[in-house]
Amino acid sequence: MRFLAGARLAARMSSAPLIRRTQFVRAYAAASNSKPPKQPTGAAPIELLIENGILNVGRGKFKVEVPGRWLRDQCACAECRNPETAQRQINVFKNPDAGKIADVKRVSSEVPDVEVTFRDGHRSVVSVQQIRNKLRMRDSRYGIVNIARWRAEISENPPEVQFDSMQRGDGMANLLANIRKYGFCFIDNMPATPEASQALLEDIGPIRNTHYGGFYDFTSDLSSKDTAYTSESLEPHTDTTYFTDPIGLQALHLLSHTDGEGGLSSLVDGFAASAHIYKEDNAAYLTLCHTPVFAHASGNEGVSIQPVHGFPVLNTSREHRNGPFQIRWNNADRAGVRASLGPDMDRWYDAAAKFDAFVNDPKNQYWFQLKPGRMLLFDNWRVLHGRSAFTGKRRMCGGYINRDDFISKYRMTNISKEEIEASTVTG
Ligand SMILES: C[N+](C)(C)CCCC[C@H](N)C(=O)O
Ligand SMILES: O=C(O)CCC(=O)C(=O)O
Repeated sequence: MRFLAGARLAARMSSAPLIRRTQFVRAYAAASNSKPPKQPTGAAPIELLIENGILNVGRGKFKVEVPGRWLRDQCACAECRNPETAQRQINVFKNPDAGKIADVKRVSSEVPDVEVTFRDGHRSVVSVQQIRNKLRMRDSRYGIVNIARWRAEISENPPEVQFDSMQRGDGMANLLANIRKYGFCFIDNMPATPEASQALLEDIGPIRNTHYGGFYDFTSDLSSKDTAYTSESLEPHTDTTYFTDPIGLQALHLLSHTDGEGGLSSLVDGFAASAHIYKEDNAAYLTLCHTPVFAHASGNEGVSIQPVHGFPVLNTSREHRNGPFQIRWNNADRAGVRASLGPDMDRWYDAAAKFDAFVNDPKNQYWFQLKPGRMLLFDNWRVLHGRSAFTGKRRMCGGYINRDDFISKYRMTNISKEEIEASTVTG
């Protein structure tokens, strides 16, 4: 999305008179950055108006005709939407009359809802709420909450839930709400066993299979050709940047560490890094937002994984207004930067150096010692993790869960059924 915006904007700019770079950066940022103008506060209430058989919404310069095909697509009756699977059963493209309005009338003088008759004879009741939902589905669809960005001070009060609450109603909801808000959460006082860890993860969603296998229980034996399977230190990074769809949640549960020391864990809030750069150097922010970067996993025999195309360090979209929805940062796995040699490449390295400086600054790192019985779960699309070197035998287990499975479980445990159903139809 950001590339299209960039290309579209560049095309528009190409016919425009020469403008100063700062104007371009501001214009580009305004056109595509993560802070489009906010909706006018106290906007006029939404009204459905019927004029000459046409359904309009809004008044004056805000008045627009509601498209028939969009309206029919919203119909959630048993004929238009399979009540068992919630899947659409009509096709307004194959059956044009299904998407053409033949008549519109008020349901009654008491309610603002209208009844629409389509050319194929189908009748739907359209509520103002449905139109209102269109304007606000973004948040519940993506499970957007007020993100709490943090730095090293999070160590004073890290988010955690008690394992025994997971067996009660609100435990899972609190766990996932914490991860949505902070990007990570501990589950404390749990059995220090792979079985209990795997069962908890499977309560959230299916464990993702990768070239490392599914549920993982590993130590420093290079059983998989990745530095995680050594006792070396690991700088803050996100995992699986080489996948088109990086893993969403990652779990780390230390089962034992004997005859040695070290192996401390670190976390960094990638959203805090992004906000810092956005504020300090908008040009660097934009460079990190629209320079494609490749990554690879090539250690294991017979495996060389790279994503469908390069993805930037900061992945943004106009739907996510408070900054990137995904951070990709792994200095060890980076495969190539899609910038032309010369000033553009230098510009990327200058911008990446700012990101690297932030994530490696102790003021921004939360360091702690994982312990048996206290599992860490974090959002790999936001939070970077690392490790100090260690000696001795250290056994770690955990698993990966897809992003969409994580958000699905978050929504199912934190958002109302009505809200979820509405977001499957409109928006
Ligand atoms: C599977 N397990 C979590 C044990 C190790 C995965 C290694 C991940 C790799 N360093 C990356 O950054 O993608
Ligand atoms: O061993 C650790 O503490 C973390 C290893 C790691 O970064 C990973 O498994 O992705």
